[in-house]
Amino acid sequence: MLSWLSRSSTAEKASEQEDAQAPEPVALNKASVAEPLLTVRGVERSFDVGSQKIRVLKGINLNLYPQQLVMLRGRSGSGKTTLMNLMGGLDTPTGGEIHFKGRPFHIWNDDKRTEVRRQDIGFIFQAYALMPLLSAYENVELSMRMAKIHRSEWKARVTSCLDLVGLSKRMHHRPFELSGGEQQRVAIAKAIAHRPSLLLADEPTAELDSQMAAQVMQVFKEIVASENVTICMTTHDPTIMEVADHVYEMVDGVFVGK
Ligand SMILES: Nc1ncnc2c1ncn2[C@@H]1O[C@H](COP(=O)(O)OP(=O)(O)OP(=O)(O)O)[C@@H](O)[C@H]1O
Repeated sequence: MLSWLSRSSTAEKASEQEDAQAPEPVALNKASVAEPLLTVRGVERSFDVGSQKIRVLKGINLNLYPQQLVMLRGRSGSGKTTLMNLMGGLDTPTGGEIHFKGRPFHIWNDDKRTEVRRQDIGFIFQAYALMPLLSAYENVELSMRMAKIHRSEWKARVTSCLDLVGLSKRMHHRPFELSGGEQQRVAIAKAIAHRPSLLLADEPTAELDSQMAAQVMQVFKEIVASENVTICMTTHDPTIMEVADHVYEMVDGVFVGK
């Protein structure tokens, strides 16, 4: 168990009581009830390749609750990225339903999903997806511009996001002047700058050594609490999985285990 993290979010309690088949509200404690942020019901995704149909997702059920850190694990090719793309509205399922804050992503067109995505979802990838000629500050600022946030809010928010990821002293450095872990932390600042409710991270620590990966996970734990965000990430690293509120294991397009 990693001693630098403690598992204490309210969402953890939600996770313990979660019934993957039922999207109904889950009682956290006597005082509060959490609605799922995102529900995935019976989701399937197939691809036509030549004359063949490849069934990648074969009936996925999942709930994400506010302020949760959820992980997807599974062998290469099991369908994790395909599912993340669907949850983030980058793609639509061939069967089943996906609701993000009550919005039916599975039937909405690309324009409507893109609008929600820009406002309320952040993405982090294995390769940091930073603009190489822009400083850390300018990279984060760019995402606020994309989300159409008023210019008057940029400076304070960019500064506070870079502070949150521990990079206030490096904000004028360009990506090549930063370590891999620092670049990934800029990518996190960039992904949360527009205050999304959901952050989707595909193998965010895969390129990092264990110390840098630990720093990234520390930042994730902090922003789940302080930014009121839910993080869903994929990983192969069993050490990292120990800090998740919930781990879903995918085998060949279905979830197995508890
Ligand atoms: N657009 C596509 N057309 C055809 N097949 C696809 C497409 N996208 C994904 N696949 C197939 O779906 C399967 C699952 O891919 P996916 O990227 O979701 O797996 P993964 O679990 O994320 O793997 P990894 O851990 O290597 O990233 C793979 O066999 C892949 O080739």
